[in-house]
Amino acid sequence: MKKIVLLGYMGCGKSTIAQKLSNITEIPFLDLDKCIENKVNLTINEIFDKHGEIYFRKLEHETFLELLQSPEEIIIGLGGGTPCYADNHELLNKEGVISIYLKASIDTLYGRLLHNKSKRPLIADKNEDEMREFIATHLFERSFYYNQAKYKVSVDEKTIDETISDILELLA
Ligand SMILES: Nc1ncnc2c1ncn2[C@@H]1O[C@H](COP(=O)(O)OP(=O)(O)O)[C@@H](O)[C@H]1O
Ligand SMILES: O=C(O)C1=C[C@@H](OP(=O)(O)O)[C@@H](O)[C@H](O)C1
Ligand SMILES: [Mg+2]
Repeated sequence: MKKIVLLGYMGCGKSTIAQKLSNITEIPFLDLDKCIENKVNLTINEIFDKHGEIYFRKLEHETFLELLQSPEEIIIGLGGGTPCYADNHELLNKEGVISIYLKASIDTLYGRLLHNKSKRPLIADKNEDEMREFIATHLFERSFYYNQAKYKVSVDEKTIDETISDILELLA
């Protein structure tokens, strides 16, 4: 069954857009981070603190595979790093997968993440100056993986509803 997969950098709106898209389409939504947290009964921060990022990436890959193998039609909101590890980017064009890269500029991401970083261990300890440089470098390094998505939707200067209507047009 169809899997609609939303991907992109931290702060581009995957979790928010996926939830609202689910409400509108009545297709169930699963946030990969939340599935991981429920599986090990730890927050993302706790996983990074107690077990480290390698352990998280292994869990992320296994859980992503499980969601893709489920028999139902679902919307999956990935974590920002999911496409970039364990060859997960190759799963973005599997049969039945509709992958959509929510593309945001550095300015858009910076504006959203500056006050929204405490639950994101990769940037939680970055100050304002470090954040912009980190996002710019990290986004550049990851763009190859994000660009493997079947579709790309720019989210800059758009409301949540405008982004949703762009996605609905793709799905029509
Ligand atoms: N189109 C939008 N316009 C303004 N703010 C947005 C938009 N989409 C998401 N946000 C906000 O950006 C932040 C990050 O959104 P989130 O869904 O957590 O992103 P991700 O899951 O990609 O990291 C949240 O505070 C959310 O409310
Ligand atoms: O970019 C990343 O490597 C990560 C993004 C996070 O998800 P969001 O993109 O929803 O913040 C979460 O998976 C973890 O903190 C790692
Ligand atoms: Mg998210």
